[in-house]
Amino acid sequence: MDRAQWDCESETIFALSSAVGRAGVAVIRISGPRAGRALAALSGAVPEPRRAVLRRLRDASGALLDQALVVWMPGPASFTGEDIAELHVHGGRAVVAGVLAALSAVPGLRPAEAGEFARRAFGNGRLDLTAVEGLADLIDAETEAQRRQALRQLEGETGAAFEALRGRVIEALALAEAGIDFADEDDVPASIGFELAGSLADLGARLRGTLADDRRGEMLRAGVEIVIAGPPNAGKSSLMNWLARREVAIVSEIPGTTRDALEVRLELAGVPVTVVDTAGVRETRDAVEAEGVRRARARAERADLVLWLEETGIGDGETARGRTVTERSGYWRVRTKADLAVAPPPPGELAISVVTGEGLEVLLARLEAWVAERVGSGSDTLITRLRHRTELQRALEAVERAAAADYARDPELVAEDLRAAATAIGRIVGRVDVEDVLDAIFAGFCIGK
Ligand SMILES: Nc1nc2c(ncn2[C@@H]2O[C@H](COP(=O)(O)OP(=O)(O)OP(=O)(O)O)[C@@H](O)[C@H]2O)c(=O)[nH]1
Ligand SMILES: [K+]
Ligand SMILES: [Mg+2]
Repeated sequence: MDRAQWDCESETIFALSSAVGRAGVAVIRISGPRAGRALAALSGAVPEPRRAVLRRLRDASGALLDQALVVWMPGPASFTGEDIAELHVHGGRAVVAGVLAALSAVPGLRPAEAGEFARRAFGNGRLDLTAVEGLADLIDAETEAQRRQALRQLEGETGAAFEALRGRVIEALALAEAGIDFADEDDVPASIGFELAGSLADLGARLRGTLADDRRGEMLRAGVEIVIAGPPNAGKSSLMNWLARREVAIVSEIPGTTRDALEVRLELAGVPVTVVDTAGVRETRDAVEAEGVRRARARAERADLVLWLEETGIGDGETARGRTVTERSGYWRVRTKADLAVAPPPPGELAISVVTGEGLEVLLARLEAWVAERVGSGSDTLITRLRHRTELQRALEAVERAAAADYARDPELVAEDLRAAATAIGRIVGRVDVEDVLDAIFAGFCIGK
């Protein structure tokens, strides 16, 4: 047993696991071999496992700290795999501070570092790495679809799917290794090569299929950005306010009103969406407005979807459009001030009016459909992070190399590539040498998680 492991197992950690600040209840968690002793020190005795009991908590001098609900969850069937005690105390700052101070005074206990509970859960095999990521995502989830995706990952569904892919690589590897025994004396039997080729083709198709997800899982985690852009006075801020259902942006008849990019967060189709209102795009000598225009262009270039607004019947849009973002898949032209229009909008273009309400619900419904189509519901993609994608891409490249190699002559090379593929997928779930990614993952947690 190495030292780090020994330290980890010998130390008992504690932290406030609920949010910091006043609350009805605050949850303090203790994990490690001395959790039971600490619980007894504060509450008098260790209660029956997994049963909430009401206890008086006292410090070492016997002074009363609080009345609390305490729960004893001995390992290994606990969140961290270690002995855990939970104290559900009244959520006042002084109560929490007093209980944490009393725990600090118990010999062998120390405050937990950020993500340390989750790290122990991983170290003790209670959660694989994708489940740990799911836990972090669940804590951060703001919307329905994000919650669904995070929970799928926390519950192990994602990890199991990656494991299944890895299992197929290992089957192919076993097949490839079977041929190595023949290679010295004889030709490798054609039947092995034939079966292997089939299995590699199938594996390649599965990996390619998993990778061809339009980054939906990553988009759901990060959210989608929709930028409202267009010439001055097109009605961009008016639409922004309607979408936000409040007066986020100043609306006026003066062109060049909006300078800074303004953001609101919405939930569309269960996905977090940031809508950005930008400065009207035009040539200007005003240095501040020019900076606003520069920012507007930059935001539009990065956006997942640009709503390019122009007044109905004014211009054909071509010149203004040429000055801003290149037309691409996420680029819709919307005609504004439909109530003032003397002629209908060009065919296929949506016309809206914030005065009469015309077209607004249609636009919103289209946005919702676009988000649903582009990002999905959080229940169909495996990859939720660049880390997953990079490793899966590596696995695919190794499988493709294996498929292209001359197996009958070089079975060792094929086996080598398949081992690399298995390692790459193993890194996703944390089966193999992941020390380098662990710090990055657990650093994303707060203390008490
Ligand atoms: N009649 C009518 N007026 C509108 C409509 N939408 C906006 N306006 C008016 O058009 C003017 C400009 O609206 P804004 O929302 O400030 O336009 P903007 O595109 O944000 O303008 P800048 O920030 O200056 O680029 C204001 O006087 C609005 O009241 C509409 O649908 N119908
Ligand atoms: K304006
Ligand atoms: Mg504006």
